[in-house]
Amino acid sequence: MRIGTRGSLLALAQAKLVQSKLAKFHKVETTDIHIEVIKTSGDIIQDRPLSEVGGKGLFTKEIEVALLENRVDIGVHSSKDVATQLPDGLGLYAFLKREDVRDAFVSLKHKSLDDMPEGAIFGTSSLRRAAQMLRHRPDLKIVEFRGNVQTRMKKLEAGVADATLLAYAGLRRLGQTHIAKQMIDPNVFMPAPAQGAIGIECREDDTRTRELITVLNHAGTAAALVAERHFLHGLDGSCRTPIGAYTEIDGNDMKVIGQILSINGTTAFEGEVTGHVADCAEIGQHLAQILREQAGENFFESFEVR
Ligand SMILES: NCc1[nH]cc(CCC(=O)O)c1CC(=O)O
Repeated sequence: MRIGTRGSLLALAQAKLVQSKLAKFHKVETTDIHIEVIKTSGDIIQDRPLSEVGGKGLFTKEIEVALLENRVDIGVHSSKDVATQLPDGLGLYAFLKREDVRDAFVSLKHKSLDDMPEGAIFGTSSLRRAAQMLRHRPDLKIVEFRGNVQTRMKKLEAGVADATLLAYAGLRRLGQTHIAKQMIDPNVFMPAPAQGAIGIECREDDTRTRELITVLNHAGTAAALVAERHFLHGLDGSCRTPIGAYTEIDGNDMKVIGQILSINGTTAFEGEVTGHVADCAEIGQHLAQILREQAGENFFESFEVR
């Protein structure tokens, strides 16, 4: 089997995790499962803010092309980077058990979000994190902060910003949780839809591979991811809308909460839908519809790139 992945440390850690789990379950050598590093547009375009580059699947497209051209058999992704609409012939057929979904506050100077002095500089390339932060702390100054975890840490050291938010899941997989100063409440700062879960994509007609990866699928995570991806799909036309979601699962019951914000954080709409995990897709769609009605179409039009 050939795994397609990006070459970042985080992506490689995720691919290796999948490689070792597959080897263990199917009792083969890890060396029988090959890791193919694929450069994506997101890796190549480094000099522009992500929100400006736009486009869906910036970190996944080239891996999907490799899947369709039969150069790899599975693509291992951070699910939150995967577009809601997949190319024909591909599907996400397994989700590993989700990590902690929360964002972590990372700073060399301050212990917590509320510890930052007035006018402090907050670095992020995420429209969601910027909007949430401004909603909570309108006094902060936001600066663009791209790059992988190591790059962002260097930027903090260089004083480009006083603090940033990073997905705890990513820190965990990189063995860097010690840099997290504070865990952020997911009910207030809702994580990105699909944050914290590794997703495995493969060809729809490749039944053998689909069977081989099924053993890695975690049912609760899959239900949460389906709900959150339907929620996102129901809202986002442009990738420029700050959107957060947070799912709690208790047995067969699930609760999904969602949030959309204006870029500057002054306006926010929130909603919640509960139901049976078997209805995860409908729950996500319903939540999107609730927020669409609350916010009104003008709200969404304001994010369109002109
Ligand atoms: N595009 C960045 C990205 N994509 C997935 C993760 C973290 C891992 C995850 O959510 O599974 C990150 C880094 C971050 O947001 O801090």
